Amino acid sequence: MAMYSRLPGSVALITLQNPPVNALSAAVRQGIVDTVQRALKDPKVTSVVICGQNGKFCGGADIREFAGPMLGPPLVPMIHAIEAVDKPVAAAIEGVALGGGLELALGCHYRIAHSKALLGLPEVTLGLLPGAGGSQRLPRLIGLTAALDLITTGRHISAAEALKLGILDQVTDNNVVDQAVEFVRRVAGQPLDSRRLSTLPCPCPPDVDSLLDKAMVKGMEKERDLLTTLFNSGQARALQYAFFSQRVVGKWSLPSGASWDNSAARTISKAAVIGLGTMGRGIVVALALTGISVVAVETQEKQLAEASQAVPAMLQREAGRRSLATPPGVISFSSNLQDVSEVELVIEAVFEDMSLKLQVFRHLTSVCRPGTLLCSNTSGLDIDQLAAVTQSPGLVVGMHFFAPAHVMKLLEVVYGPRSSPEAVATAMQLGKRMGKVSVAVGNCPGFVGNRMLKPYLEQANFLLEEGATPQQVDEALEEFGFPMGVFRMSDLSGLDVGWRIRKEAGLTGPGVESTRTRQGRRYSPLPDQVCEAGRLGQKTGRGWYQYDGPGGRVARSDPWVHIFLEAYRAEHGLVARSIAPEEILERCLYALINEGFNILQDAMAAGPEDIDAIYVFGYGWPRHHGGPMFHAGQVGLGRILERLQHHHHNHPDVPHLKPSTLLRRLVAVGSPPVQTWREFINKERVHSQL
Ligand SMILES: CCCCCCC[C@H](O)CC(=O)SCCNC(=O)CCNC(=O)[C@H](O)C(C)(C)COP(=O)([O-])OP(=O)([O-])OC[C@H]1O[C@@H](n2cnc3c(N)ncnc32)[C@H](O)[C@@H]1OP(=O)([O-])[O-]
Ligand SMILES: NC(=O)c1ccc[n+]([C@@H]2O[C@H](COP(=O)([O-])OP(=O)(O)OC[C@H]3O[C@@H](n4cnc5c(N)ncnc54)[C@H](O)[C@@H]3O)[C@@H](O)[C@H]2O)c1
Repeated sequence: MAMYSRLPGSVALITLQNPPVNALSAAVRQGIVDTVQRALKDPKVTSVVICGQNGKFCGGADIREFAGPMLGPPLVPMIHAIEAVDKPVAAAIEGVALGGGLELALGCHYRIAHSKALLGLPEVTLGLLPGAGGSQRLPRLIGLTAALDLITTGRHISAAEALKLGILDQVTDNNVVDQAVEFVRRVAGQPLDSRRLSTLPCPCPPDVDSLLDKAMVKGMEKERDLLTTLFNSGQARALQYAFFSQRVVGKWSLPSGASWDNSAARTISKAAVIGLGTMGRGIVVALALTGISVVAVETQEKQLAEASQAVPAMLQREAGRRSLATPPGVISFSSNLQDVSEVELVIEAVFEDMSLKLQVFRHLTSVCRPGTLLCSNTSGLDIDQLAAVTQSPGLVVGMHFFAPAHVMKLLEVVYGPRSSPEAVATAMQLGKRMGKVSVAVGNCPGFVGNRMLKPYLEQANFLLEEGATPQQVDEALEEFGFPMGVFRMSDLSGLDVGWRIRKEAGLTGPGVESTRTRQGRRYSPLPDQVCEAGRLGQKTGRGWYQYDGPGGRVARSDPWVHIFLEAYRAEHGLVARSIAPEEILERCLYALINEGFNILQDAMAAGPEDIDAIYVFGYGWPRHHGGPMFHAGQVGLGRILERLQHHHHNHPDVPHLKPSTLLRRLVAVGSPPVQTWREFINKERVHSQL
């Protein structure tokens, strides 16, 4: 909607009304068309101001409408009509003018903004382009170079930068609507031709020849054609889905009925971190950057000394990079667990060893004040077992960060059967304060992210046994869009991490079963043998690849690996075959997706958006493929089911390839869109179909 009012005197004020960001929905566009007409017809009106209610000018086109047919007046002629009005029209910009919001402002003759406003054309981040004249009016206003920068990066700029670039006519610290009204009163009656951006020539650098001028003449048509192509592309759909899934996960709910809107969070101002290794250090920095005071505890003298040098330097670097609004919290270092007695929340980040963690939790529950939240950064151990040794099991949750913890956006908040809604709400809110995408997940081995990673890694190893090389597997995955293939990634993280977990699980070394079978299932000892050869990845300069030396970053193919693989296959009577990239992708990705369906079935994630946000923000899943579950929908659930059946038939000793019941049920009801799965799963559960 848009509200019309005539201010005392001769100015018409049009206020966009569509909370929370006044997106240009069909109703808003209709409102603008009607009110602009009214202002045009009213002889008493000499000038017009357009603003947005609740301190936000406009967040752009209504992204929710992109999924269906476009109804209501189209945006492009609406903005053209505003530009053509023969009374001065000014945009009064508060909060945001993004995408279509900025395009609307560019159709106005003048733009006045509050000093705190943000402007930009972020369409590229949604797989689109500024298709309501933005790609045409902006270069005509500020020149090609500056416009291309804003359009291709999609970055948001401050009002000060926009003023400098020439996008704005005035910036104010006062009431922006009052300023805009005063402005249009002043300019009423002045000629408007030079203010109609679409009619102006583009200021081009001298080296741009006449070709470009011709291209600019055809620009409006070209923009429309390109946008139509983009609109119908899978990538745009995926990026728009990713935008919403990031927001959906904030509205968490637990099977108990507790949810974001009925559970109160505590505000934390003093926290502690136990264990200052790779993760602990990053977590201390992430907390301090939020203004929280941190007690950082480490028992190893050498580690403590190193951390007390490294952490302040990391904090300073990161604070400088982010130009912080809040000053960082104070960090105190200690080797004594007793020093955490006054904090409100503790995050444990000691080695991934259950007996050690139990010991730490027993100690914490005796040292901390009653009511202190006790959290663990475990990558997949049982949160409930940790809760069981404390005095208040309800106050125990997992806070699973990703390395490096002060940089990576993902946080899995793991609730056990006894975790209280307050504990979950507090951890989720704390994650948000740290700028993380926090996702609430259930307590099962590996939680959501690492549980799905297991079948993915397993398939990659099996492919090596069957004839692929690490490069072939990585190239297929990188071609799909992962920043790094699975073997390059494993070398970076350190191969000993998984090795230690497999050793603890009793999977490595000689057993009663054959080397390639464990617990009745196919098992690949390849990664164990690589570790036994002293090859732990980048840190030792050798792993699945070779590097220039320990800590080297550039992966090169290693003849040792090829000889090793050949010898391994010969020893086990395996005949290498040529494996196509399609099979690599199907085996790795569909096994991972299948586990995602099992997770939804087990209610360990509330919906597909939760899984997809975890993979996009924590595991490098390409954003333009939306996430594993969204991707499954795009490939077609029937096709995923058929390929899993095919691979399971060929590998009956690999249970992860057996299609999940939920996948079968979804295919049986006609493969509904991903946005409806949550509801479907709940219904199936009520009727005990899952
Ligand atoms: C031929 C056809 C012609 C077509 C022409 C194309 C025109 C144009 O070029 C295309 C566009 O404008 S593309 C668009 C270009 N614009 C953009 O890309 C801007 C995208 N938006 C943002 O970057 C951020 O939301 C803001 C910075 C605006 C606010 O940040 P914040 O204060 O942290 O708040 P928050 O938590 O982020 O959001 C709060 C709520 O608002 C919701 N919502 C927000 N924008 C929406 C939208 N446009 N729509 C719908 N909803 C939108 C959001 O989902 C959430 O809803 P919930 O139900 O409460 O969960
Ligand atoms: N490294 C990763 O990528 C990653 C990612 C997510 C989660 N995690 C999890 O985070 C935890 C820590 O992993 P990490 O990689 O930082 O390990 P790390 O080996 O780098 O650090 C562990 C630190 O804990 C210290 N420590 C051991 N016992 C202690 C005690 N009783 N009190 C205080 N300090 C003690 C050790 O001295 C060491 O400095 C593990 O549970 C791990 O599974 C790791």
